[in-house]
Amino acid sequence: MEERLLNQEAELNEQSFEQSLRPQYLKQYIGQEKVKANLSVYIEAARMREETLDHVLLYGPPGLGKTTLAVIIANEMGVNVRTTSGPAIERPGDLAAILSALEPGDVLFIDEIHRLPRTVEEVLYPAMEDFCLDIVIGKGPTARSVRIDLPPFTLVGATTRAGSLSAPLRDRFGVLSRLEYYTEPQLADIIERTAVIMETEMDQQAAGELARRSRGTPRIANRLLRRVRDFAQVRGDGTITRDMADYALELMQVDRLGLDHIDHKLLKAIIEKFRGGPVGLETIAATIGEESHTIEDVYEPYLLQIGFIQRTPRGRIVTELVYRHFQIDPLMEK
Ligand SMILES: Nc1ncnc2c1ncn2[C@@H]1O[C@H](COP(=O)(O)OP(=O)(O)OP(=O)(O)O)[C@@H](O)[C@H]1O
Ligand SMILES: [Mg+2]
Repeated sequence: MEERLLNQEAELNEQSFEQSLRPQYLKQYIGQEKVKANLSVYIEAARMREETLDHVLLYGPPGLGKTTLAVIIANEMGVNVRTTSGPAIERPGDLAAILSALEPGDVLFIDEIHRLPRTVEEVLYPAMEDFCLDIVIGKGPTARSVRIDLPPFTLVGATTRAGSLSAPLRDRFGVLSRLEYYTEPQLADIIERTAVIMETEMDQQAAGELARRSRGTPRIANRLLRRVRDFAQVRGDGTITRDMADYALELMQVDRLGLDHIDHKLLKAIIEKFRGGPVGLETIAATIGEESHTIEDVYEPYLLQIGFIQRTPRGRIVTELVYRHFQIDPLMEK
């Protein structure tokens, strides 16, 4: 899918588009009912006690609304949010500067928190626990450690890989929320909401079709909608009908389950080159020319979710469902 060949300009465009679609409050945030119900209680309780909210860890596959939720948490608490990411904080001093600039009660959002350098992570522990920083000043025998008090704050961390988080860091979050893939009706609601914001006419059936092919992911749903809208404008009268959606999705090589050409390449490689597996992640990555961590974080979670691949101790295998999806006879291939 062309999403994966985006150039930088397109990516910036996409970011501002996403920004404009982000719901601002919990009641506009569709789905994730359990997460929302719990968070709203914790937020209300913290507000009643006039305390800061406990630290929150949001985890789950890309595009399910972690960044959106982090901003919503700040809005619901009525505080500012300061956004950064794990790889952007290179040295302990960078984190110290960010933390000491916070106002009392602020939300600090650290995206990709599993990618924080270890040395930075260690500065974060006392900051999360006791709202203080221990800083070493000077070097060698004259070095001394000073303690700096910080304003109380709420850390919201987001990660696509909860498993890569160190135990001491994970244990310092009071709230752990796992985001799930969205159901088709929820995605259809999100698509309809986006169409209203974009002032685009759309049939209900078209929304359903887009929802079915969005891999449970709001980001993909919104992206497909935007592309289909282009087709409707240029090849039709601007209205997104079911036929127009089908036509555009076909041209975009998004199949009826929402799988795109990279998903196809990955699944077919396992079938054709490795007799359906088991095959190791690194080998698959080398075969199809993708990074192994991209496969693991972006492509694989949904394929696991729909039961197309399984992880075994000896590597990945494709299931019967894949042969059926591609109408391949498993006996012929093996
Ligand atoms: N529950 C929701 N209701 C409505 N729109 C949503 C919802 N969740 C996400 N979106 C939309 O999907 C897009 C992607 O969401 P977001 O950027 O928050 O995902 P993310 O989990 O932070 O992804 P990543 O892991 O890649 O950082 C946003 O434009 C947002 O508007
Ligand atoms: Mg994000």
